[in-house]
Amino acid sequence: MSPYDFDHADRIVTAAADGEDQAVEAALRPKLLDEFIGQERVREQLSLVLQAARKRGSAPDHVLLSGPPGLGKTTLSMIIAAELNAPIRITSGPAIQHAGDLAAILSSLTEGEVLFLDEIHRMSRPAEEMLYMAMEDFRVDVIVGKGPGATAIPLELPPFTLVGATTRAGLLPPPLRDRFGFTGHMEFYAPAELQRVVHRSATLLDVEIDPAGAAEIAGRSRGTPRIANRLLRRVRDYAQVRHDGVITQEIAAQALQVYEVDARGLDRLDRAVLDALLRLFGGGPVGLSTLAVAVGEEAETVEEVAEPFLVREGLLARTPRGRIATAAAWTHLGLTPPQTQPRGPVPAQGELFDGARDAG
Ligand SMILES: Nc1ncnc2c1ncn2[C@@H]1O[C@H](COP(=O)(O)OP(=O)(O)OP(=O)(O)O)[C@@H](O)[C@H]1O
Repeated sequence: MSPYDFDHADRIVTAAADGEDQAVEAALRPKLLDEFIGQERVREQLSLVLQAARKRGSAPDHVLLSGPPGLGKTTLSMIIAAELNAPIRITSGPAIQHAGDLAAILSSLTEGEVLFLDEIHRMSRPAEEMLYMAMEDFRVDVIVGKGPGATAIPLELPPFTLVGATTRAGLLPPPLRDRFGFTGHMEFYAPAELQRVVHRSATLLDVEIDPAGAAEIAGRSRGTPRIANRLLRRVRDYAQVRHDGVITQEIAAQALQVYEVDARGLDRLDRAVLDALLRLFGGGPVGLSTLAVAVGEEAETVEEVAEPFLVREGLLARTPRGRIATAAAWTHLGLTPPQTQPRGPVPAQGELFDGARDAG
């Protein structure tokens, strides 16, 4: 059994929403643009788009929000509707498998309604094509009948605002991307912004927290409000069960140690990958599959679950020769790099060695 063996299925630091998140997120969502923390650029640009539309008394341009999960795309779409004083309909790309599904939604929209389409890059092709016309001309062609006798009946739609959200803007076909008048790119949040998110959520949850406690949680939240809110709830549990319920820096740090989220937001899987890379392979380069075997995980898990954050944090680099730990990785795990750290291009031999390890 690998010393790194563990179950990562319930990762506390995943940016994807779990069941508990969904239940409490509604209560924690900012309702208006002024309450929305961070994302200054998107907020300012969006505010202009919405104010101009209100002034003209017409529906604003369609809005595309792109960025990693948990940064507030759904929240912003609800804010757009609230700011326009319009109702909102929420659906997602995977829920629209046939053009008919989309036609049914579009034809039931009321004038000025906001249609939020999450994961818009996962819509089926025929639905996507129907959406082009709906976005541009507020019209769809409903096909009646089958085969040579099929006819297209044009259907007028009331003006509406589409808010599309995607984690993969690059996957959107250009004709779809071009039909959005405004695109907001969401960025990971700075620690000070997340500290405000934590503070705001604590107030809504009726939990007492001091600024250092909020900063401690923020620093471990991987730039993501959803993770910050989740860690806050776990720290609250700890503070209530083991102490008097007040969250201080010390309590937050103790609680997150219990949940194995370290000072930089790495969890057990992240640290296992780094630890193996440093201790077993001297900092690399080492092939992905070798590293995965060493930590007792599937290669895809290491590549898709652990590595993106390690790369983002500048702790690990992916190179054609294999994975390499950076100087910051040695420091983070409190280890001293060996004297002969690979510098510059690694000789072809390294490649062979790496391949041989992978083969074994
Ligand atoms: N700027 C913010 N200020 C305060 N809270 C925020 C902010 N952004 C997000 N949140 C909170 O983070 C949680 C997740 O946000 P949201 O569901 O909008 O993310 P998302 O980007 O739509 O994620 P996904 O793509 O996974 O659906 C919500 O509880 C929301 O209240």
